[in-house]
Amino acid sequence: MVLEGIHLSYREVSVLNGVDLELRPGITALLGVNGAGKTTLMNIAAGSLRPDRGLAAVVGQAVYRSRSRRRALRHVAMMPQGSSFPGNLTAHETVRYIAWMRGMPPHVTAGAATDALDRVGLAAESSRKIRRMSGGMRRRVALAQAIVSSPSLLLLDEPSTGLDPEQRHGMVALVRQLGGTVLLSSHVMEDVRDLADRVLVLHRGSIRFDGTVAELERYGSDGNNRATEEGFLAVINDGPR
Ligand SMILES: Nc1ncnc2c1ncn2[C@@H]1O[C@H](COP(=O)(O)OP(=O)(O)OP(=O)(O)O)[C@@H](O)[C@H]1O
Repeated sequence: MVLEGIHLSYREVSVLNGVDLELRPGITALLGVNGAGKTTLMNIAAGSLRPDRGLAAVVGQAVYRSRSRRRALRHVAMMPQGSSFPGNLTAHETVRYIAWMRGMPPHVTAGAATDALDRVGLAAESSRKIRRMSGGMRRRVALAQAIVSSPSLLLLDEPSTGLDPEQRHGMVALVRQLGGTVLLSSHVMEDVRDLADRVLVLHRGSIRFDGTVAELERYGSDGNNRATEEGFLAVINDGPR
């Protein structure tokens, strides 16, 4: 995916102010303080929020041009921060419905939903109703609905939020196995260290850092390695305000 010159304001408040970014295969972590605009950027990449200016394109298809939008959206899926699925549907019905919504042919949706639930470790729970599932299980259903259409770009918005340490560990293991191009936002530095091939820091409307975890840990420290969090803080306290 390519994002070029992305600008977005909510009313008069500017949130993204010229984001340029190319996402490549592997796991890219998106960091930023609360309110930095991570979810906003992900929604733009996912096709659900049109930027005021700029280009978002996946596999060469512009997401916000009517001619290419449908083709582009076939390649992108998002696991949102808080997914509220209808409680009366089973996990399988939920994932199957979303597969159909994404334009998958009806005869393949059932099998695709079964596979996706299997990949997230919910094969045995696929006929359980959502309202009878724990928070951790619901997060896995949210991941299953994102991967069901085999997107080339997967957007994961704080996938481990609200999970206990064991469930977080399970989520990290799942994300590691996904393959393709993954953009993951997180406040959990352990997730970033465990998963990210590349780290981006979004601050005051643009990307202020683009490098590896090791490079972030060395940022502004004369070559000494520090905690990931310290590198992150050095980036956001650096440069033009
Ligand atoms: N629909 C909206 N209308 C007005 N302002 C909004 C809207 N959505 C988000 N904002 C504001 O835009 C800014 C960026 O929000 P966003 O949710 O993208 O940040 P974030 O980096 O994902 O934050 P967090 O880490 O807390 O999830 C925030 O100041 C937020 O209050």
